[in-house]
Amino acid sequence: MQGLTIEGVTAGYGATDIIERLDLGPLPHGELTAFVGPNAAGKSTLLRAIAGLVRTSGSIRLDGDELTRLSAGKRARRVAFMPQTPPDRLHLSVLESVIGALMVGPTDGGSDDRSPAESAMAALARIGLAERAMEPLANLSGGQRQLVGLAQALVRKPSLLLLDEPTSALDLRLQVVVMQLLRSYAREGNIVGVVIHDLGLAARWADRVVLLDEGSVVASAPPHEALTADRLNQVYGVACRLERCTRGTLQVLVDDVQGAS
Ligand SMILES: Nc1ncnc2c1ncn2[C@@H]1O[C@H](COP(=O)(O)OP(=O)(O)OP(=O)(O)O)[C@@H](O)[C@H]1O
Repeated sequence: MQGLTIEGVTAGYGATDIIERLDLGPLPHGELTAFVGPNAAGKSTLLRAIAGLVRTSGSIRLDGDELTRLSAGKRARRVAFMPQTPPDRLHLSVLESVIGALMVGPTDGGSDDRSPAESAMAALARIGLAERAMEPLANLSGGQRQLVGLAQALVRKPSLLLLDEPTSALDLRLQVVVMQLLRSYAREGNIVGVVIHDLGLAARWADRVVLLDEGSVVASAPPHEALTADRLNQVYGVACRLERCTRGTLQVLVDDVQGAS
């Protein structure tokens, strides 16, 4: 079967399971999925499990291939994961740090015979930082470093791109630029999954929203189906309204929070 399918996945740290017997998918090629939910819901753990970075059991199939049985190198050809923390080897140049992401092994990025430097420059151009390529990472702002992290994930041209809060340090304009970029990368035939706290951005740009709570999937559906006032009340403990703005985009308006003084 094409796409990403997760069945009976349990994942966690040490002896503690954060996610238990989780089923999800298939998430098809061409779509952008937003993973939302409260702090500590298990969003990052789920993405790390898919990327092979935490203790995981169960089945995670990409286009029918069992990812959990692939070697780390083979998995990295097909799956890229952008962590919450931006690149921190500050002495490297921006270009070097993106080239470094190519060095974990060969990619499945098509019949591209560009050099690593050319591929890295193309990824930097895509996120608008080509002109800063020769500068040390230390010269960049926090948001710009977060964009370099995105270039590191994109440069491998993974068919499954996973990103953990890629817009958390970005200004209003760049948040939209990144969401547009991720959707267009999905439309090129890839599967994109993004953890995001801003439900407005998720509703505006994602094809599907996966709402997680306490390590379980509460909803997995197009945004307007997944995000309902009742569910958000149950999961986040907020009294809220969902309204459509003039362009039809869903907006979440929080009126009150439970447990606040
Ligand atoms: N490296 C780790 N070792 C042990 N426990 C961890 C580790 N990382 C996360 N956890 C625990 O796993 C649970 C889920 O964390 P996770 O980071 O997956 O949640 P999240 O939904 O991404 O949260 P947030 O929105 O706050 O980033 C939390 O209780 C957290 O304490």
